[in-house]
Amino acid sequence: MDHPSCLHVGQRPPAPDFYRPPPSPVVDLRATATPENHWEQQPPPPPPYTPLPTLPLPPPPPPRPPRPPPLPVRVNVDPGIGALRIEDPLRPVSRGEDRSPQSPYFPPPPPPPPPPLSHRLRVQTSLPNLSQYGLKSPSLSPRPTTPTPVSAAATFGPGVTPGPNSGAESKPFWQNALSEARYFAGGLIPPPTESTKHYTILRHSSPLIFYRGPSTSVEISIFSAPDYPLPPDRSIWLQQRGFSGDSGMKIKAFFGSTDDWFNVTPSVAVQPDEVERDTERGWKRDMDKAARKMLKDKGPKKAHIPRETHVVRIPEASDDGYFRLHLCAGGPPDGQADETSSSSKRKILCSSPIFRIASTSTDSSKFRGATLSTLPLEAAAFVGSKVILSRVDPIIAPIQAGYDRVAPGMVKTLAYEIATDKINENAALRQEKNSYISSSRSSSSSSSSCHDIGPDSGPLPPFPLKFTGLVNRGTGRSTAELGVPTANLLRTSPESARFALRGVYAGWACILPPKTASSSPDCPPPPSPVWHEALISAGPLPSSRPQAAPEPQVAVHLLHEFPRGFLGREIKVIAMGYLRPCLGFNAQIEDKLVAFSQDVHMVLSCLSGPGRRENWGPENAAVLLKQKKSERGMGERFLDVKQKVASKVPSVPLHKVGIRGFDPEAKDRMHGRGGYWVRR
Ligand SMILES: Cc1cc2nc3c(=O)[nH]c(=O)nc-3n(C[C@H](O)[C@H](O)[C@H](O)COP(=O)(O)O)c2cc1C
Ligand SMILES: Nc1ncnc2c1ncn2[C@@H]1O[C@H](COP(=O)(O)OP(=O)(O)O)[C@@H](O)[C@H]1O
Repeated sequence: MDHPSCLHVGQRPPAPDFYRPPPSPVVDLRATATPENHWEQQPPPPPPYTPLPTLPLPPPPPPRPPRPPPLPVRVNVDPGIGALRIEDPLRPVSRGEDRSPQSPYFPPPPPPPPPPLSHRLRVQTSLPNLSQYGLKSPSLSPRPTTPTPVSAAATFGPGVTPGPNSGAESKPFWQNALSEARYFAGGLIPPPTESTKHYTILRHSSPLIFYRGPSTSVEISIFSAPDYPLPPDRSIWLQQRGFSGDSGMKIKAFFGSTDDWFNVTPSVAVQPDEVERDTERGWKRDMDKAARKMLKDKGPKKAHIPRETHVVRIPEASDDGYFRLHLCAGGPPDGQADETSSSSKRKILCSSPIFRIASTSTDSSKFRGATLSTLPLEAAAFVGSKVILSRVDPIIAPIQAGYDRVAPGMVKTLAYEIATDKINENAALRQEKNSYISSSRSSSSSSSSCHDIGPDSGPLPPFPLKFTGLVNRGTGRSTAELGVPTANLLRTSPESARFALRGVYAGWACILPPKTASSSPDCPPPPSPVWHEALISAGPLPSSRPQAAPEPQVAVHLLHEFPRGFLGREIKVIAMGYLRPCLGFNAQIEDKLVAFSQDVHMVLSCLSGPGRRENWGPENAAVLLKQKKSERGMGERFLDVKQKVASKVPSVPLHKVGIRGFDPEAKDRMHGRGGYWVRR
């Protein structure tokens, strides 16, 4: 179909370098580069390899650094209340404490024990700049889990190892902003253990858990007194605080429930050695620390010993908000219709520390269950979502409106200022990075980030670039690590495409019908291929060793949920604009996830968003390609995707970027309770 004579990539002089992003001294995405990072055009001087967050245990702590100033937080509230500050929040007993030698963020918990949450606020008059307190960026702690498809949620909080590249100055803005959000959240949280006389629940996850679709989960370990092993009928129930309204109805409908508690007890038991090693190690360390802390405490909990660890899946229908888990005994057996309605028969043995689920699609429910003491958590959630959503104007507007409605001038003031400063800074960086595009575009620059890849009037030369390729089997790493399957093209037509492109691009892709299907005269013509928004990464095979002439490959992620794979099929790809250079092969998984989230937002808003679809859609790309007279028969292969795009919106895997999709109940039915547990 594509003859070399209609090469769009190879045809256009100047040769390949033209397509490549110019080396940019300002693009900080390279902060995580490693010596193996040969994706980039000009690899930075190799920084030391970033070890996995939980490996190895840190050396014995040197004398603790002086305590940093407390985190002041200005939150504009009702005039009657005034501005508030969270004073010296209690740090959790978690992985974070191990890092105190490396990080001043986790000072020893202040004796004596903290006052109740409601007393931790006092008046503060100035707006903090978190960076001024030397807050660096603790790396996000990826905790992938192997035994079940339900992996740990992307959590943001303390208890993570700052990598060698985690200095605030060397991180791109959004990493700093998210880190600050995490720190913010971590600073507020109550202790991650809650105890009763005979039981203790330790929460491993951060208090702020970003929604990640069906994999959203929280990790806890249960301890109990030696004479009180967990009863065989123990069960774990989820309770949402301030739970009401629509989402309340939805979740109740799903669980057939009449009360506000939902059985989320994981049914799958796994052995400790089945759990991903680093995850298990992190849990162990948390448990050891919790046990040590309990030993120091007075009262019966000093004798509590670990019994079980649970990875509890949070049902999609539960929406955003504040949650806690309850360990219960008794009640009707699992699966019985009245199980949720007879809470009176259940005995609560212990409740978990509270946690917050936050998605990037927010509304007033976000504040449901929030108390004054948890407002900084709201601010953190807001920063997180704001940072991620900053690229999606159509989405951000209603969110902003939602905030204005429910929290006029409250959390917003603080979070917005932090977020927008950083975002503006990023816009500048991105603009500079893409100078090859900005230089050729009209002088009327807009603040819209979509203009970073090109103006509303359509892609700028050399885009669009079209190529096809056969889908080969990949390493599976992309799916395993990020949950992002990619169609790997070891060969492309024109061949020059995979050599010319370098970095991550926004574009369109479609799966072509099998050749055999169209060759038979008896068969009806195959349906026209459907274009999907796509992210295209191109560069040397990341797993190959650095070499003088590395073999490049193209990997394409189509923004569509396919019922089955399409290995061996031919796909057609149109690159519409350059997004970013590739992160280093060994970049932190969370960094890759955040970058990927931004890519998804960019491609959705810049190619299909309001005011863009017409000129950035595949139809116009076809026209442009035709105009270049470098395309034969392309036009007839294009179908009117307008309707399809509109109707496929729900199938875009938005949960990957923390946006709640449609029909959560159906997803819950599909995934069931999920989760798993480990006996100790
Ligand atoms: C949208 C997108 C972004 C990517 N970004 C990076 C990146 O920043 N750094 C990198 O080393 N690889 C990146 N890749 C390539 C993947 O990490 C991976 O090498 C490729 O998808 C092949 O997957 P496989 O090894 O699982 O077969 C990206 C791929 C896609 C589709
Ligand atoms: N949205 C999608 N985008 C790209 N490939 C997909 C998508 N959905 C399913 N696939 C299939 O998944 C395959 C890649 O899966 P896998 O081998 O696990 O990925 P990877 O090697 O990229 O980690 C692709 O070859 C394709 O057949």
